[in-house]
Amino acid sequence: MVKICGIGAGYVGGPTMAVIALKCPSIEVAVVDISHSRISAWNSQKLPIYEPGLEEVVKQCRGKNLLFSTDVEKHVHEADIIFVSVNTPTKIRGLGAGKAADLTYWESAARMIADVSKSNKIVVEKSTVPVRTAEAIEKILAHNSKGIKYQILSNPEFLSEGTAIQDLLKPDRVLIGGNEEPEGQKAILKLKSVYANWVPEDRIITTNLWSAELSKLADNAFMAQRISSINAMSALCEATGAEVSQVSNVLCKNTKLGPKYLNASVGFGGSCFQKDILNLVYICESNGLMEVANYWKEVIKVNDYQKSRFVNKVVTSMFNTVSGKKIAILGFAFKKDTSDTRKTPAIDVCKGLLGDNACLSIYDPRVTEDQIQKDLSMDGVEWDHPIHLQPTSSTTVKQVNVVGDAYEATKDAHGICILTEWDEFKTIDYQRVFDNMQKPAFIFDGRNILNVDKLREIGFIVYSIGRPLDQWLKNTPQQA
Ligand SMILES: NC(=O)c1ccc[n+]([C@@H]2O[C@H](COP(=O)([O-])OP(=O)(O)OC[C@H]3O[C@@H](n4cnc5c(N)ncnc54)[C@H](O)[C@@H]3O)[C@@H](O)[C@H]2O)c1
Ligand SMILES: O=c1ccn([C@@H]2O[C@H](COP(=O)(O)OP(=O)(O)O[C@H]3O[C@H](CO)[C@@H](O)[C@H](O)[C@H]3O)[C@@H](O)[C@H]2O)c(=O)[nH]1
Repeated sequence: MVKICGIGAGYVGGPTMAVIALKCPSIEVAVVDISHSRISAWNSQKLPIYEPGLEEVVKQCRGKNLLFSTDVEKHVHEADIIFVSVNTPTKIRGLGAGKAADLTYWESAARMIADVSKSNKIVVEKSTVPVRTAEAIEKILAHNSKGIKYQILSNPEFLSEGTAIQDLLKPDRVLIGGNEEPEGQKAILKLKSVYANWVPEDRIITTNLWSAELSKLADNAFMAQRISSINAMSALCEATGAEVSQVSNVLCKNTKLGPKYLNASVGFGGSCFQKDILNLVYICESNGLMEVANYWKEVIKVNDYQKSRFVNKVVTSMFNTVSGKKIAILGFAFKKDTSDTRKTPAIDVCKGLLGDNACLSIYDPRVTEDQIQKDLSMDGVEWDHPIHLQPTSSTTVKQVNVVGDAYEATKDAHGICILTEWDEFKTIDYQRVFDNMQKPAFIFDGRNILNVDKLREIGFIVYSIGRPLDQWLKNTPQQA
């Protein structure tokens, strides 16, 4: 029986390994992590991450061919194929700080694999890594090999949070990069045979190692670039009276462009886009390609601009100050259907409003009060490091109140900011909300999910990204 060990039981490792176990009943899958709290949550009724459909998959396989354990060394030792899905955050200090990927966790996983292995292994890079990481990993393994042979494959993950299970069950592509020697090709075939249990062969792309590693960074950079492009257009729409959803609809229908990643928003968030673009920028700079680096940097600059533009719009609309005013924040996660807040635009928007002394009443259907307080009370913390290494905070932000539903959040508020596109925000009784708010009542839709005409009929002053401005907003100074 083939044995697989997945190192790292996070947003990627947990769902990915669970789906492999589901689709390959003859393979034993062990998911291991250094975080005891994460592993005990995977073994409990309340999984450590929220993903639609995940619970069903885990319940079906756990205790059969899927197990979660902190006994990292035992399961690595027993495995034929080892998937490494550990954190690769942006470095926060030292050479390349603020841009380069921090490979500390990857390196320690590789050293541990070398320490405990007694048979040949295929080591699979699932984490997103800088191009040519496989070379470094190979050196670590080879120098400690005791005669054991390792084949390194790059098999980057393309799942999106919120749709992870669907993405894994029906991937548009699976990418496997390996070295071009016969042993490398044999390893590619072995991994391909795992995916072939449920993925049609024509969706499995094989490349050399460096193309696979770079394709993952390019993939994220291209998606983020489209969002920054439409967000840049949204500013121009507001200035000219064009409507960004109409513009993006025209672009979507262009078969040369395709329909996705053209929704204007308050900015992209999530643990991947910014980190991976910074990583790409660093690789370009290291190769002396300054023009290419500068091109990709602009994608992040426009994203930062979009978030600060939003904050400016809120403050300037509300008589140039939100000091002491209650602002309801609906949605804190970086997108709907996830509890993840890593790099969510809500952090920057909330901090911007707090900077102007607002009182925030925050509601998100999936994010805990503790997480929101941590995100807002601690500066410069990189949440993308393993959970047990993250600092704990005993302070809370006094001007932040986290509440249990949208009606409570908006009661007596002067303004509402929609920061995540949760479906439930579309069906709120906005007349009831309006009746219970201070007047004039403002609503700032950072996700373009609301019916602007209906809200205006009710009496709201509405700002919706990239849409024609209310007379009220037209008369406020444009500081963006
Ligand atoms: N989150 C996503 O949607 C997504 C999608 C595709 C790729 N990725 C990439 O996958 C990687 C993991 O991302 P994630 O979101 O799952 O992170 P995560 O923080 O949710 O999970 C990583 C896990 O690895 C564990 N870990 C770290 N070092 C370890 C070690 N030496 N031994 C055992 N366990 C260790 C941590 O405790 C943590 O639980 C990153 O490189 C990321 O860029 C993420
Ligand atoms: O038209 C759009 C599409 C997305 N977003 C925002 O962009 C961010 C990222 O969204 P999404 O790509 O759906 O989620 P992620 O889970 O971050 O997934 C991305 O990052 C993963 C980690 O590398 C990759 O595996 C996925 O392919 C890639 O889509 C979120 O804040 C979204 O709200 C927009 O603002 N407009």
